[in-house]
Amino acid sequence: MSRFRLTVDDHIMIAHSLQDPFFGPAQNLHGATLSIQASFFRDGLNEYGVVLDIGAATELLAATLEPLRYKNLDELEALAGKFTTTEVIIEHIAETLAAELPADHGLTALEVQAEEHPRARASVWVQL
Ligand SMILES: Nc1nc2c(c(=O)[nH]1)N=C([C@H](O)[C@H](O)COP(=O)(O)OP(=O)(O)OP(=O)(O)O)CN2
Repeated sequence: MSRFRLTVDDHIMIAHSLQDPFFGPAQNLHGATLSIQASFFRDGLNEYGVVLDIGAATELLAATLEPLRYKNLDELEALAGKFTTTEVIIEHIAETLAAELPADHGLTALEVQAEEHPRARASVWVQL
């Protein structure tokens, strides 16, 4: 059986500080624009010949990112007590996406990738 991936993109502008000497100058409050890709995986296609409707995937990602847009993540309850690294942010996004998928999604996994700058990106894989 063919294995398919559908990817949709979005981005968020956030502020945060990483308050530990481990992070050097990033202990100070700073801004970041994260380019986000969400990929959805399926073994075979559904009855409409798609992994997931592109519009539905785009809206799902946008809705998941909405609470993060233009926010100081230091003040966000959902991430309280965590270092809001790119890895922690994408884990939060991936878990939220997984929780918001329709019950009959038929997907096998999803992956969220974030590019923090042109030379650094991180991704997380969630088996569904
Ligand atoms: N694995 C990760 N490492 C770091 C993250 C991250 O999200 N994941 N984030 C940061 C900072 O938020 C910022 O993006 C970069 O800060 P900077 O001090 O420039 O970090 P560098 O490691 O690139 O440079 P050094 O100054 O040499 O530490 C930091 N790390």
